[in-house]
Amino acid sequence: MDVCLGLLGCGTVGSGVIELTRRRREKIFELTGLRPKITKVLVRNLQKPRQVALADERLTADPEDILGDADIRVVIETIGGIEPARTLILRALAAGKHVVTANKDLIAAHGPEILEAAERHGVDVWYEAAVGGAIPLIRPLKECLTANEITDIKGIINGTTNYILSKMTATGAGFAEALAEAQALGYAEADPSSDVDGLDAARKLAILASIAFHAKVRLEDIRVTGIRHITAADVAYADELGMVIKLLAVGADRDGLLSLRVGPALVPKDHPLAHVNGSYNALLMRGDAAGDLMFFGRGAGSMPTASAVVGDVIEVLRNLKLGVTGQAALLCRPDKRVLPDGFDPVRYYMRLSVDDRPGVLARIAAAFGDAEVSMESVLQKRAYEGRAEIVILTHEVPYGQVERVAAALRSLAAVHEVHCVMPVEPAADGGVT
Ligand SMILES: NC(=O)C1=CN([C@@H]2O[C@H](COP(=O)(O)OP(=O)(O)OC[C@H]3O[C@@H](n4cnc5c(N)ncnc54)[C@H](OP(=O)(O)O)[C@@H]3O)[C@@H](O)[C@H]2O)C=CC1
Ligand SMILES: N[C@@H](CC=O)C(=O)O
Ligand code: NA
Repeated sequence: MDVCLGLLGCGTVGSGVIELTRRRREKIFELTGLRPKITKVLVRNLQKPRQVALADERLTADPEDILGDADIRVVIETIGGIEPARTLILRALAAGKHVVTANKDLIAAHGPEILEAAERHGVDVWYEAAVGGAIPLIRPLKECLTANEITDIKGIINGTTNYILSKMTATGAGFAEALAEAQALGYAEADPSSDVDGLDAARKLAILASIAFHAKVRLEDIRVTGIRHITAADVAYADELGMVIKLLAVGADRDGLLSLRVGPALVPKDHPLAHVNGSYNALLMRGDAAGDLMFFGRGAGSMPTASAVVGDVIEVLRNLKLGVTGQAALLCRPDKRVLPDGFDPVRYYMRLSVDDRPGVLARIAAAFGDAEVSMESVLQKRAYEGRAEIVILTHEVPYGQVERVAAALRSLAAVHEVHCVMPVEPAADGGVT
């Protein structure tokens, strides 16, 4: 029996979904007893050339052609952003249609509203593609790992920034050039500032942490720093220190108190996350029974993302066949408290440009002393036009204290700029921490 699907959006992800659904149609029939058929595809611009040739799939610019079509049982949303995606999904759910979405912006901001609507209308909503592209993360957390108390999640969950940082490290490419490549490869969001400013990773962390820690984590709960200020100089210093720079998303739950951050960090070259390059993502998790787990795979791109979307569609079809749809339970407990500074002190990297004259280093050392932050090492590197560049590694220190020292340094006349302050990831003990 055929099951009609309506697709919202036919860009990087949507065209991958069309291709993969066609390619796997008979196999899916073998697996589920139902044959998926995308009959209508919503786009904004009907004249635009498509990355996939359309056959059975009829293009439309009118959402009613999908929402009002009683034959369409499943709606796949690959438009992105909040509106009109939110309204279209809520209307599809209200019409008794199952929904699969790749939209992290929407799930991070309106997940509870959407899951509650699905439960109310007795339909499924799945969003495996929203975090980590092809890597199974949502369902393992919701299903396979539920026997555990998850205490830590840490990893690389944005393909665009990982591609940019990997390129800068491997080839010395500049930031703008590497970003343009990531866009051309279909990894970046429609507005790539979501990627480079860390918001995309923060939205994904909000989704993961909500599920892993059974909490309602909002974007505002996460301390977010992007990678715009990272330069070739930082990449070169990191290399000299035996490290690479990665945009990390880190969440921890200590007896109901949460710590959540996204930002660039120096990662030792022998750490498992140091070897995750290009559009690959990886996530480490720690559960009280499972111990340490590592998930690795393509985090962005047309077919990797389609793999997760079509996997969700197959889950809907299985449920349809078994008559067990509408199991989308919202498992979050009331809000847990978030600790802005995090739990564990770590070492920090700082790069400053300062006046190249006697006495300046002593003033910098005094600012560190006043803030009770001790320095592990100081490198004075390039001198140019009367200025010197100084790279400092601190001993382990809480985040608040390193912010105080950075503010004190900025107020010194001899300090021209504090370019970059980044945590240094501790050496891996085989797992998350
Ligand atoms: N790209 C990736 O690697 C990944 C993306 N995602 C998520 O998947 C979703 C889609 O991303 P992606 O495919 O890259 O985005 P694209 O920009 O490539 O595609 C978006 C599609 O949605 C259509 N669209 C946009 N606005 C409207 C509207 N108002 N009405 C109707 N159609 C509209 C566009 O139509 P038209 O073509 O006519 O302009 C286009 O076909 C996003 O939520 C993204 O975050 C998730 C994981 C990975
Ligand atoms: N823009 C995102 C796409 C996948 O979620 C990324 O770069 O990871
Ligand atoms: Na995924």
